[in-house]
Amino acid sequence: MSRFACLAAFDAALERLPMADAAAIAAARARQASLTKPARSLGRLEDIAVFLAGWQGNPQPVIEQGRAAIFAGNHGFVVHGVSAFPASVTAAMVGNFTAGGAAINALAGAAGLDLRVVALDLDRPTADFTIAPAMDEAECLAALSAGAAAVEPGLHLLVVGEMGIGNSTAAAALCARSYGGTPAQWVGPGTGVDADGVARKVAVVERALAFHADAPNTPFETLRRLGGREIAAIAGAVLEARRQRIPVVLDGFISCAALAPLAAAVPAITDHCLAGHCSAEPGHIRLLKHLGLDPLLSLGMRLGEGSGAAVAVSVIRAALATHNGMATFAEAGVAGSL
Ligand SMILES: Cc1cc2ncn([C@H]3O[C@H](COP(=O)(O)O)[C@@H](O)[C@H]3O)c2cc1C
Ligand SMILES: O=C(O)c1cccnc1
Repeated sequence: MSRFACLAAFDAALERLPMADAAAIAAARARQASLTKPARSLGRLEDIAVFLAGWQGNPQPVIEQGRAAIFAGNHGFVVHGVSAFPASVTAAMVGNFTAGGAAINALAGAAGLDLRVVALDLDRPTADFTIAPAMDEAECLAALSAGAAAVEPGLHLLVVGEMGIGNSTAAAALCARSYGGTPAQWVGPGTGVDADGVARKVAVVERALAFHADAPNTPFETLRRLGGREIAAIAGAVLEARRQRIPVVLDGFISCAALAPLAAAVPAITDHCLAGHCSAEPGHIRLLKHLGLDPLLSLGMRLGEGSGAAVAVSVIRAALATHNGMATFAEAGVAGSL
């Protein structure tokens, strides 16, 4: 059974967002206060441990089953020359993921995550969103459901990522429609287009926004008109993770943009999410502010594939190592604060 068999299922998932476990949060906070260190001396590491405790419903959270789910899709508007690479690279990179040769293979391995790669109809790009909705309702629901299907019960942590040549342009369109601002404020170089390429991207986003201007301004309509299959799949995975109270680590500009239409209507959708990093793609920092997320890392990365989020998992593991592994003042016989 597909998780999002109809539009009502999507709307219901977004309306009924489970909350973190308050008792686990309180117990994790109490544990932090009892550990052999000055209060708050581990800074955000403490907050990360408490955050995971709340969403896992476990005062001593773990990451034994951690997954990076990477979704791939192709986009009809790439005919307008918006990427430095041809659309064929999307499928070729999926082959590379399967063969183990991509950055995310190395980084998921380093982070102790299993890697789930979901290719979504790569030989059937979405419609060109400057002249039509990218997806019809059924296509968008299928992509949302494919995302949800990658979130199996029992996961302790989910990293989401994407591969889809052209999708930094779709991400800019989603952000502009969701949060306003000019297309130029959301568009950046993506894979590395030059100034003319950026200007072409801005023009494509302007045309897309104008074409869809009169459409209903709902999360689903924005996602299906301006998104893509891999982007909708990320939204579906994040919604399903929320239903199961699995904490999520978001990656860069594109994976965060998948949430923009949802978060513009329901800001609490990001409550179970950490921003793994701040991408060098210029729209990302602006988007993170709208989403209310403070990125864990800022390493100048601008790859996608879930790569920045996977690096951030090492920081999250450090947070749990201290939270679960340190002695308390009582256990160590160390005097507490005066
Ligand atoms: C070899 C290669 C590997 C990648 N892995 C992620 N992306 C990233 O680049 C694309 C977005 O940039 P644009 O909108 O400029 O096409 C996405 O596929 C994204 O995940 C890649 C891009 C390339 C070329
Ligand atoms: O921030 C990202 O996720 C990103 C930036 C450029 C290209 N691909 C992905």
